[in-house]
Amino acid sequence: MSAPSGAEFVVETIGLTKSYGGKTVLDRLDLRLPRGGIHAIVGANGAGKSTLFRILLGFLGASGGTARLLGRDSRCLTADDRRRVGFVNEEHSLPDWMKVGTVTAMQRRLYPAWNQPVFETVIGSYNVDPGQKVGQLSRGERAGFNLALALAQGPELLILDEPTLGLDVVAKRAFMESLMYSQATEACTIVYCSHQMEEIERLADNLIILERGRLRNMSPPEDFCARVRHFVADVPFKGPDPASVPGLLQVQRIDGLHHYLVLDQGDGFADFLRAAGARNIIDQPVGLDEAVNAILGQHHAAPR
Ligand SMILES: Nc1ncnc2c1ncn2[C@@H]1O[C@H](COP(=O)(O)OP(=O)(O)OP(=O)(O)O)[C@@H](O)[C@H]1O
Repeated sequence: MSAPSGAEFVVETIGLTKSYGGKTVLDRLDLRLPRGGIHAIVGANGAGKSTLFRILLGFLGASGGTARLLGRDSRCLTADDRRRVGFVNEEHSLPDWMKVGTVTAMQRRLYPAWNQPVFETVIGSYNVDPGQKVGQLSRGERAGFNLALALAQGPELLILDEPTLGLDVVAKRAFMESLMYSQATEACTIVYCSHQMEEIERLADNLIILERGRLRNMSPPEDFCARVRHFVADVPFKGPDPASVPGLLQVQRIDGLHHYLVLDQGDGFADFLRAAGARNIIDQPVGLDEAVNAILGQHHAAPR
């Protein structure tokens, strides 16, 4: 049975659920990622991002619902299906005892669509010698080598689970530039999860926010930013009861001024503040980092 090559969605989950004992990690998740572009998945620690990837790749069984990768049920992926998907995780798992050149030659034999110029371009950004053992590479070099291998396989879909974790600024930039290069030259859809908002702001076409295993947002990052607004106002006393504030994500008092981060509120929100006695109301622009932190912080567990 051959895999549906023209599947409209590279990732499709319907009612996907995963529980460990009494803990629900993915909660009836419906997610459809169309072919093409860079899709970034963000969520607090433990939101279920890696679990989702493991189920999609067929490494882990679900408790309920369905998961499809490139149109194929994740439980039935064949070796051919797997060859169409590249996977890079934070550990950059590679055989430490082998030489870089030997691993490369092995992969080249394994993947019929191997693209040597792509491999050379990506690995060219890193100071990696083919005679070196993989175990001798620095964290950044290992990440670059892993990405070069994954991209040279010519995958239709590349899944990256926090690929730049622990890399310094220079290595992160080199990694991201290689990703952008691959996007410009290859028909490859990228799905990656990261906590690095500046990366997402630069790269992602689509922002997926997972919260406690459920989909909280799916839109271009700039559309999500436009949904969150930050009002600063001089409000008498403690201000209105937070429970009465429409769309409230976060309220803070800084230097005597109230800062309100609110979701899906129009200019009527300033009228609400005015009615509560607020003066000098300023509507500040919101960056992606602030917007995502506000939404993830809303239900985040806090110390008792
Ligand atoms: N084998 C397991 N047994 C029990 N609980 C598990 C197991 N694997 C994962 N979990 C739990 O599932 C939840 C989701 O984990 P997951 O690794 O998918 O989160 P994540 O969103 O990738 O987090 P992070 O951003 O910290 O990497 C966590 O609360 C974790 O403790």
